Amino acid sequence: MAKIFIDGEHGTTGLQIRTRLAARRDVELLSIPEAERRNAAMREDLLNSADIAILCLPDDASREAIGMLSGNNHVRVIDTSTAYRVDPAWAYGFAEMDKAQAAKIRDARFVANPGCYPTGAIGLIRPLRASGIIPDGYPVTVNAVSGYTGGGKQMIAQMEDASREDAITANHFLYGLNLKHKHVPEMTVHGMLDRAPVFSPSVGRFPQGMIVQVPLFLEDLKNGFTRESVHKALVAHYSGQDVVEVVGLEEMKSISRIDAEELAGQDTMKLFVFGSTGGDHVNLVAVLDNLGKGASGAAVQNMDIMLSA
Ligand SMILES: NC(=O)C1=CN([C@@H]2O[C@H](COP(=O)(O)OP(=O)(O)OC[C@H]3O[C@@H](n4cnc5c(N)ncnc54)[C@H](OP(=O)(O)O)[C@@H]3O)[C@@H](O)[C@H]2O)C=CC1
Ligand SMILES: CC(=O)N[C@@H](CCC(=O)OP(=O)(O)O)C(=O)O
Repeated sequence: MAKIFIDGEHGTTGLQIRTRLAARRDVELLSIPEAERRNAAMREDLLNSADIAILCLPDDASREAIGMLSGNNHVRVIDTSTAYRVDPAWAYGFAEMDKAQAAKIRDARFVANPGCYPTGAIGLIRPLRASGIIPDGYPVTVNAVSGYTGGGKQMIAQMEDASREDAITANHFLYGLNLKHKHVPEMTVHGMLDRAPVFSPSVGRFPQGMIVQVPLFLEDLKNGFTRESVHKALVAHYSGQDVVEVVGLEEMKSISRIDAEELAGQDTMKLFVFGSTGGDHVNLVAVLDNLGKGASGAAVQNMDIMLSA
């Protein structure tokens, strides 16, 4: 039975991974008491006792955990932080982004779990870059709204406890206003973009869920591409798996609103190509749970792929 240690198991992402693994009989969970969660000696011991360590920590603490494994050559790692997502020594843990990616994850020792927003953005952009439909130099924009659990324990407290000095009272707010959000490098590299996208994130007063939008001008894509052919390319890319669904054009006709919470509690992602037949523009839309396919669900999926080796 594989031994799994979730470093950060009492935080938002860690807790959701623990819940997903609690009923499983094929893995043994190594656990640290909540009061000892920052006890470095205990963490080091547990990290080195695991077959797979899942790091659910801030970036600095993730790097520290990797340091604790420096004398060890067998513990495999899934890191949910931003620390290693563009590090070429790490496999990027988005199995559906490329036909070869699941095998890379399966065989890797170090897997960087994708960010929540990049999962939506890369899911929409990469297939269209890989096939040349989005040409070099195209100015991509990514606009998104996340549930507030995306900000971890601190933002959850700020959104839920109005008596705090730092309580957030807004129902929906934009942030990342300097356009230097930590997810931009990851979207650029794994989205195969030659220009960094303009990324504008926001948070809404709901705990879990996410919408990521990438609008495109059809006349600036590879010649002759229409809403129908862009949709067909995404359908072809995502054939043969059941985690990422490209919603059918027929079904989209009856949709007049998109609910950011539609996939809350689920580990799948839905992609849409909105617009009209013969129109000049399309709006690519991804819907996911920031803590599902955007974090904890993806980490468990990656763990399963690694255990299938
Ligand atoms: N929330 C989300 O939707 C997503 C989160 N992620 C990533 O997952 C990681 C964890 O985020 P999240 O779960 O939201 O954050 P939380 O703040 O909810 O949880 C982090 C946990 O790590 C613990 N921790 C912090 N520093 C240390 C340390 N030095 N040593 C040991 N434990 C430590 C915290 O303990 P304490 O309570 O003492 O602070 C807390 O239990 C982050 O890197 C984040 O970017 C990725 C995708 C989505
Ligand atoms: C709403 C919110 O604050 N979201 C976080 C992103 C989610 C997260 O922390 O996860 P990553 O590891 O994927 O960065 C942020 O914008 O920093």
